[in-house]
Amino acid sequence: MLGTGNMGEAVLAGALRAGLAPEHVTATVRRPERLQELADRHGVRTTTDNVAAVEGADVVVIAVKPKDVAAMLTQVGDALPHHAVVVSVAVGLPTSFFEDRLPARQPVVRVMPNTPAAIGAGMSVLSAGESVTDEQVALVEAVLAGTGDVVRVPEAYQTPAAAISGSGPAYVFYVLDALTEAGVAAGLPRDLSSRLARQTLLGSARLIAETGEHPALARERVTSPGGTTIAGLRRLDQAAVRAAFIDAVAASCERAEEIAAELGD
Ligand SMILES: NC(=O)C1=CN([C@@H]2O[C@H](COP(=O)(O)OP(=O)(O)OC[C@H]3O[C@@H](n4cnc5c(N)ncnc54)[C@H](O)[C@@H]3O)[C@@H](O)[C@H]2O)C=CC1
Ligand SMILES: O=C(O)[C@@H]1CCC=N1
Repeated sequence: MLGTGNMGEAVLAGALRAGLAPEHVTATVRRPERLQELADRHGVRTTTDNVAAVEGADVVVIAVKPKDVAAMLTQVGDALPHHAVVVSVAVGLPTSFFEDRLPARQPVVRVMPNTPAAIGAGMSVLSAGESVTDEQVALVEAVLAGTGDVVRVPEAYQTPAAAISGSGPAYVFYVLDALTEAGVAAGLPRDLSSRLARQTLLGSARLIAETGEHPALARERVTSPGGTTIAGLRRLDQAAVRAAFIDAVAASCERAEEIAAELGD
C-alpha cells in the first residue's frame, strides 16, 4: 500500500478484517510519525521507503492524491516486479495514465473504493487495464472482497461511479448531519436527535437492501395522504433537493475530468 492515508487505511483495514495476513502487507507513508500508529493499529509492516515496499509484491495499491501519482510512478516504476498488479484508487486518472508511465505490459487495475471499506461495508468499482489477466483481476477482487461489495465496470463508468459511491458517503454524512441539526432546531436534545437520525438512515438503507424495493415505493408507504410526511417532502421539492443532488454529482464528474486534464491525461 503506497500512501496510506484516509482511503488507503480504510482499504487496508477491510482487507485485514477478511483475513489478509498483516505480515504480508507493507504500508508506506510520507510522515514518519504515522509509521508506528499504522503498525500498532493494523500489525502491518510500515516504511517511508516506497521502492523497498514494492520489492517482491504481487499487488501494489497506489493511494496517494492524484497530483502525487506521477512522482510515485517515477519513483517505483523500475523496482516493480513484472507480474505485480498496480491498483490505483486515484479519482480521475485512467489506466492509460499508469500504463504510459510504467514499464511495458505492467498490469494496471483501476478501482474506486469508498471509506465504509474500513468496516467491510464498502462499495468498489473495478476496471482492468490493457495487460491484465483474468487471474490478476481475480487476485485484486480477492484482496478487495473483505472491504465490501466489488463490481467490475467498463472504465467509462469510473467517473460517474466515483461521484455516486466514491464521494457518496460524504453526501450521506451531510444528510445525516442536516437531519440531526433539524431535530435540534425542532427542540430535541442533540444526543437523541443524532440517535434517531442515525438509526433511521441505517434502518432505511437496510430495508431497501433486504427487500429490494424501489425507493420511490418505500417513500410512498411512509407518506400518508394529507399527513405530516407529505408536508415535509413538499418543502424538499420546493428547495429543489433532487435537482441539487443531480447538480452535485454532475459537478463531481466535471471535477474528475478537470483533475485528469490538469495532470496530463
Ligand atoms: N478519501 C476518499 O473517500 C477516497 C479517496 N480516493 C482516492 O484515494 C487517494 C488518497 O486520498 P485520501 O486517502 O483521501 O488522501 P490522504 O491525503 O488522506 O492520503 C494520501 C496519503 O498519501 C501519503 N503520501 C503522499 N505522497 C507519498 C509518498 N511519496 N510516499 C508515501 N506516502 C505518500 C500522504 O502522506 C497521505 O497519508 C486519492 O487519489 C483519492 O482520489 C478514492 C476514493 C475515495
Ligand atoms: O474527494 C475526492 O477527490 C475523493 C475521490 C472520491 C472521494 N474522495
